[in-house]
Parts: sequence; structure tokens; C-alpha cells
Amino acid sequence: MHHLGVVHRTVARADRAAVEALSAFGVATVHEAMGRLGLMRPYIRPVYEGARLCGTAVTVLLQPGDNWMLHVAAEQVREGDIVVAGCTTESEDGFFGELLATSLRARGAGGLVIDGGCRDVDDLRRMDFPVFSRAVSAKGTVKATLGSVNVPVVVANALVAPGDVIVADTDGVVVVPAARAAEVAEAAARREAAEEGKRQRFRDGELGLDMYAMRGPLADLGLTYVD
Ligand SMILES: O=C([O-])CC(=O)C(=O)O
Ligand SMILES: [Mg+2]
Repeated sequence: MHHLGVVHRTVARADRAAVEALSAFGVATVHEAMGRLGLMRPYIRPVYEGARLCGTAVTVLLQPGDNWMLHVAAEQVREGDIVVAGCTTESEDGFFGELLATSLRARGAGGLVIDGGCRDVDDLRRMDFPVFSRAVSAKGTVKATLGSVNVPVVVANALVAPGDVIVADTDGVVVVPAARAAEVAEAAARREAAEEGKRQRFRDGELGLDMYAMRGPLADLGLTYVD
């Protein structure tokens, strides 16, 4: 089967309870909890301050300067999905704006991640429809070439399969494979608990040098203090 011109209607979405659990954590915690994997490149940024999202991926493979497949994807969206769009070739055009956001929201989508451009940012902020993109661009797009929906897509260096969990906040975007969602949520909770312990010790004035037993290894390497 060709990779372009295909729409998969059946998606194995990550377990809802696991998605809900992951939504409580920040991107850095989720990334660490899954073994420092799954991060998109940091050029993908929220289009307005404070945007955040968590949900299951409906994936889109776009052609440069063409947003046709976003409309095709809208029909495949279910409550709690995030539309995640990669592009066959780098493109910063404004594929997405408030009209498409209105459509996606009506279908139950919780946001968009796009390795392309986005426009109508003031409206998106007012709507509080979270979008993470590589660019903001007023340049319009056409509807002329086929891409695909719900195929595995590489988005900003991260492989996204339909149904994977996407978590995005001010720190970036992380992809959790659907099969790992519950396990990663548990690891994230353990990590947060451990960090709370460390936070209290730092607050009390303890130094990382002592907390992490770093003095010995630093001396072994010959770190020298000079008065
Ligand atoms: O219409 C478009 O092509 C993109 C856009 O600005 C919108 O969705 O509002
Ligand atoms: Mg518009």
C-alpha cells in the first residue's frame, strides 16, 4: 500500500485511564520517566503562553503548503484526541488557524501539534485551543495534494504512531507509545515523589554535592579548591 493517500479509520488508542494519569505530569517528568526518550525537537513551540495538552494521537502526513489532510483528519477525531501532523518536506506555511481549530474542537480534539506553521494566534489564545508548531505564519495553504491520516509519522524527529499519547507544555512535546502509557505514568509518579523529597532537602539548605555524594568522585578527578 502507498504511504500517501491512505486514511486508517481504526486506531488502537492508549488506555484512557493511563492518558488521564499522564496528563498530571509535565513534559520533562514524562520524558525522564520513559528513559529519556520520545521528545520532539525543541523548535516545536506553543503558539501562546501557557498552552498545554495531553491526549491520544490522530496522525497526519501533510504535503508542504497543503492543509487538505487536516480536514480529512478532522473526521477521524474522537473525544480527547490530539491531531499530530508531520510534513513530507519542511514547510512553515500557515496550515492551521481558528476555523480549523473550531472544527477540531467540535469533534472533541484537545489540540494540535504540527511540524509546520500556524496562524490566527490571537484567536487560538482566546479560544484556549492549544497548538504547538514550528512557526507562526500568515501564509495560506492549498488543498491539492494527497497525504495520509493515521499512519506512523515522524514529527520533529519523534516517531508518532496513531493512538500514542502526546504530552505538551512550555518545555516541549513528548510522545509516549500507547503500549507504555500506564507504565510510564507510574514511573512519572515515582519520579515526582522522589523529586518532592529532594526539593524539601534543597529548601532546607542541603547541597547537591552532599545529597548526590559527589564530593568523593570530584576529589578523585582532581577538582581543586583555591583560596
Ligand atoms: O483556513 C485555513 O486554511 C487555515 C486557517 O486560517 C483557519 O483554519 O482559520
Ligand atoms: Mg483563518
